[in-house]
Amino acid sequence: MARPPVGQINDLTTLANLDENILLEELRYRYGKDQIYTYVGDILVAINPFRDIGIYDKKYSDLYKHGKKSTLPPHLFAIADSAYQSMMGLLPSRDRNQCIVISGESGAGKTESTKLIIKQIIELCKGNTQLEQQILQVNPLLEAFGNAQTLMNDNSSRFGKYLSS
Ligand SMILES: Nc1ncnc2c1ncn2[C@@H]1O[C@H](COP(=O)(O)OP(=O)(O)OP(=O)(O)O)[C@@H](O)[C@H]1O
Repeated sequence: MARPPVGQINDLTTLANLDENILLEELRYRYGKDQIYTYVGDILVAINPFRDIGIYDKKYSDLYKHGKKSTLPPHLFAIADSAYQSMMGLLPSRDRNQCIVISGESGAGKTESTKLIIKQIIELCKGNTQLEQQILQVNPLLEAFGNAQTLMNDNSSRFGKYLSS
């Protein structure tokens, strides 16, 4: 089967062949078009754009609500939505206990991704209660004491964070 044009596939596990070269070629091409997110099955691969590419505002937040993951381009908000839906028992095939693991080298964007996911989950909960806002507002304080500039990242987290609800 002929391989689809590079960069057109949102989930690389749907390719007939997937090796390291193909993976990198697809990711590089998509990154060049500001498509920083790509699925590899249930995993979302993210490449830090190091600039504002305008994909986290209210328009995107609304777009990725309520299970439209498969019809939309890969996005962090789709992961938040999928976890939230499973947690609420809206996806019966999935366990209600959910965990999002964010990993990557220093400067990859883990901290920013975490903040965006929390923000989106609060949106999904239609929360905006004081407690939820406080969770977000405490970040600058934690970062003021717990972050430092390193060779890899101007705002590197020097402490671990485990969030549970
Ligand atoms: N999605 C994004 N869009 C634009 N810029 C981003 C994004 N994610 C991260 N960045 C930029 O990259 C910088 C480093 O990201 P971040 O601090 O999240 O990395 P990290 O993986 O948490 O690093 P460390 O392990 O050192 O704490 C951020 O300060 C921000 O400038």
